[in-house]
Amino acid sequence: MDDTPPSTNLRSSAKTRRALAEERHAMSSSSPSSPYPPSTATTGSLVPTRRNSPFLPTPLETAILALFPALLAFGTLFSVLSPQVRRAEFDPTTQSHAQHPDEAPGYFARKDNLLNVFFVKRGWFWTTVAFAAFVLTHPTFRGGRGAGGGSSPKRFVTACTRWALITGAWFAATQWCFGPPLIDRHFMLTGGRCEVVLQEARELEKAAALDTGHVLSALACKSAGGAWKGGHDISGHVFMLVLSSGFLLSEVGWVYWRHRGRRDDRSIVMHDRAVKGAGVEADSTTERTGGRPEDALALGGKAVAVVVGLNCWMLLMTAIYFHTWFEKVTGLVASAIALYAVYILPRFVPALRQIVGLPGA
Ligand SMILES: CCCCCCCC/C=C\CCCCCCCC(=O)SCCNC(=O)CCNC(=O)[C@H](O)C(C)(C)COP(=O)(O)O
Ligand SMILES: Nc1ncnc2c1ncn2[C@@H]1O[C@H](COP(=O)(O)O)[C@@H](OP(=O)(O)O)[C@H]1O
Repeated sequence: MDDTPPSTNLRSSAKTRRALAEERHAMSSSSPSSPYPPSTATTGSLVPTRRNSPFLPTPLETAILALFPALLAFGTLFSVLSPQVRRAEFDPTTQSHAQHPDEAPGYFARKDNLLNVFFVKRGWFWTTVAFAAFVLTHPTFRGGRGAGGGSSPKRFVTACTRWALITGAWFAATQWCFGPPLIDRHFMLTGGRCEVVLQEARELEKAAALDTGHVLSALACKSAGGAWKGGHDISGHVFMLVLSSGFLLSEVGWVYWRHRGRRDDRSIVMHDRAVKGAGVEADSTTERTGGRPEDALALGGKAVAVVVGLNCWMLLMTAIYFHTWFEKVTGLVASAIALYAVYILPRFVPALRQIVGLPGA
């Protein structure tokens, strides 16, 4: 919501008409299941408005985030229906089809495809590069005051804080979490182990010493020539690709949206439990530049678009050629939990919001 009274915010009748149109839009697009009654408290308008729930993504966010389950569902369905994919044998231990160029059902079914090797396997590096390009080139973060008037240093610091939190989630889930990463711990908790190493150890009569408990990560197991099998193997690719895209879209999306002067319909819970529009906490001179879309995205926003596009393509390839459908769903759920904690939780926990902020606000 635009939280500034129309009399102080809108100077021309054209702008007044636009504000009224936005109010009408707020009425029609708000969630009917919103737990909060219609409110006029923060708009200064006599037109009653309903807010979106602060506990859930806004309708626009939901529509954009629905792209990820849609890609996974489409890819999984495609793999079931495509005769070429069905013909190729699938090895559940390696989570992949035959890898030889003559046998693989497609170039992207091979783990050594260039995008996998240079883009996904270095995925967090590219995510960080795109994010850095965005915060360094977009006017919202530049100088003492952003182009829209917001406090640039604070926006920069909170954006970097959110990057650190999301990076921590990626790191803990896929790289290291005081020992094996969370995905590998979950694999072992669900009965997974490093089988070949165990077998070799038995042969060497060292089974007792080399218990499976000593080979605790997928990486250690594979580099020891073992087979990481038996448990539920949450897809690391799905987790990272969705986490990276959700992070970049949330960061760029709201900045772009507000920079173009569009209505911010996020709701937040205040310290006194009142529910208001996210605009109440934005700097008084909020963005209403109405500039060209290219300017609202800046160079870094275009870099982000490239990374998100490649992420989506590789997510589709993972959906078609790798893992079981359930392992892809758990990868998606794990990334959704991290995104919820960083982007939705602060909307209804004011103390957390003071630290991590809201993108674009
Ligand atoms: C409770 C939290 C405890 C842990 C807290 C740790 C906090 C540490 C925070 C940050 C760590 C610093 C990391 C900075 C990174 C910034 C620059 C980079 O990104 S360099 C790293 C480049 N590496 C990658 O991008 C690797 C990406 N690939 C993967 O993650 C995996 O290959 C995969 C998940 C995509 C697939 O897994 P695989 O097992 O199938 O290969
Ligand atoms: N889109 C994709 N392109 C190529 N390989 C992919 C892929 N998605 C998953 N894989 C591969 O499938 C295996 C399981 O992936 P994950 O658990 O990360 O989802 C990994 O194999 P490796 O670990 O042998 O590299 C990974 O590289």
